[in-house]
Amino acid sequence: MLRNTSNRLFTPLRTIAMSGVESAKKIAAYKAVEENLPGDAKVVGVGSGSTVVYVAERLGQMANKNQFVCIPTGFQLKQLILDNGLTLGTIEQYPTIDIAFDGADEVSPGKLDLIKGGGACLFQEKLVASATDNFVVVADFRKKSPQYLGTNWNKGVPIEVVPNSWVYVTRRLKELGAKQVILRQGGSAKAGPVITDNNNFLIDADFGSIKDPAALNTKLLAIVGVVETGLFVNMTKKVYFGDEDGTHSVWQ
Ligand SMILES: O=C[C@H](O)[C@H](O)[C@H](O)COP(=O)(O)O
Repeated sequence: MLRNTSNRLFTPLRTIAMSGVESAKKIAAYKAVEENLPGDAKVVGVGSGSTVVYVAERLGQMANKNQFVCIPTGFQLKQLILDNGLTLGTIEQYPTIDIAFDGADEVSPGKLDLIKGGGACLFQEKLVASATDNFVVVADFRKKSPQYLGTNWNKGVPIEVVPNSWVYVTRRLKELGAKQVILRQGGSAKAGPVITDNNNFLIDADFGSIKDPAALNTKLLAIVGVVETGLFVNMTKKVYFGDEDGTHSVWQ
């Protein structure tokens, strides 16, 4: 153990081995970029979360990195794009995207539907995913659903709402059958509710096991006050999973 100048104990970084989950995220992200980034890509979307950190890292190492602009889905990735020496663009400048990479909270087999928004970034993520025909997801092994969404991710479907609508939306969600509806709180990082990058609130609504995500998504979007939902239906082309043993697998 070493001491830094303030005399605190710390562990040298090199001695901290990457955990199984962390290395799974990295292998998924690296493989997804290496196997999918078109050589002639001009516009690349980059989502949010802890797994896409490695997407930005790998994009920053690619030989053609000066040939494309990156469109972020929020504040976090805007910074990471710059930190990795990549060129930043906006969705207003580039409404057609060649390929986008993003993370997920849960992925269902077959149709590759997703729950997203665990990090409160779902609206801009869905905007970017909608702007491409090449939406590639990167995730660690914990995100594989055995069948239905809502099995492994049991915190509820993240739903972005206009702030003064949250009580009304909560009532409507309960009428639609949500078992639990929570206005997401900032916890120790912020007193009061989480504020999204679009200055909205985030509600987590637990519908249990979701047998028809498309139908549920349609009902949620019909509620006045709902801006977007974390159900990504029929949008995903491929999912790269990093596995615990250091290998990766692809669903498509
Ligand atoms: O709001 C956050 C995003 O939807 C993330 O992509 C999702 O939560 C997955 O994040 P992570 O890669 O950290 O598990």
